[in-house]
Amino acid sequence: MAIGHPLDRAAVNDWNPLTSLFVKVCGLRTERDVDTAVEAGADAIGFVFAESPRQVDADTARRLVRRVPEHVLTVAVFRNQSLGEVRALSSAAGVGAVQLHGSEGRDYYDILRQDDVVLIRGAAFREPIPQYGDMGEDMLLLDAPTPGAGVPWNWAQFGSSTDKWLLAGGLTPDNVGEAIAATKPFGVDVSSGVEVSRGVKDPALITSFIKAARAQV
Ligand SMILES: O=C(O)c1ccccc1NCC(=O)[C@H](O)[C@H](O)COP(=O)(O)O
Repeated sequence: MAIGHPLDRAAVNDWNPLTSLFVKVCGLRTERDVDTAVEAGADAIGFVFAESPRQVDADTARRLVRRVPEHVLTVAVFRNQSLGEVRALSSAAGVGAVQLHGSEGRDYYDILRQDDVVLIRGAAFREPIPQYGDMGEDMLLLDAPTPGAGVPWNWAQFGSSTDKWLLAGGLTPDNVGEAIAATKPFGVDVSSGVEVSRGVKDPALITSFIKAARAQV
C-alpha cells in the first residue's frame, strides 16, 4: 500500500500477501503505542470496545484514531454486543473497520456492510473449522478460544490457505516467524505478545514483532 492511500475495502481486496504481509496490532490505548505501531509499519491498529483490560471508550478511541494516517486501518473490536452499540461506538470512534469476535450472526455483517467499513470476523480455531467468507467478512481472524489471552493454538493443524485470513493467538516477536512459515497466512495479529503486563504495551516489543513478521515475506 502506497503511503497516503486509504486502506479501505477495495485496498484489502487488492492486497497481495506475497509482497506484503498484513500486520495488525490490537488493544492499543495510548498515543505512544499508536505512534510506535504506525512508525514500525503496522497495517492495522485495533481498539477494543469489548469487555477487556484493554477496553477503551469512544472518546479515547476517536482521539487515537485521529493520529493514524489513512494508509493504516483502524479497527474497533467487539464481542457479543448489540448491533446498535457496535454501530454507535464504531461511528463515534471514526474507525475504518469493525472486528466481531463473538457469536454475532450474519445480520450484523449485512447491516454493517452498509456502513462502508471493512469487516473482520474473529473466530476460534475449532471444528467445524471456520471458513473465510461464511459471514460475508473481508478478513477472517483465526484465534485461540479466548481472544486476547496470549495463548497459542496448534497453528500447523490449519495448514495453509490463500484466503484472506489473519493468524492470531499467542503470537510474539519470537514465534511469529515460525508461525508464518508454518501457515503462510494473509496476515498476523498480536496483542499480549507485545505487552509487559496485561493491557500495557511495550513499544520495543511492538517494533520487534512487526520487524520479525516482515522478515518472513
Ligand atoms: O484483546 C482483548 O482483550 C479482546 C477481548 C475481547 C474480544 C477480542 C479481544 N481481542 C481481539 C484480538 O484481535 C487479539 O489481538 C487476538 O485475540 C490475539 O490476542 P493475543 O493472543 O493476546 O495476541
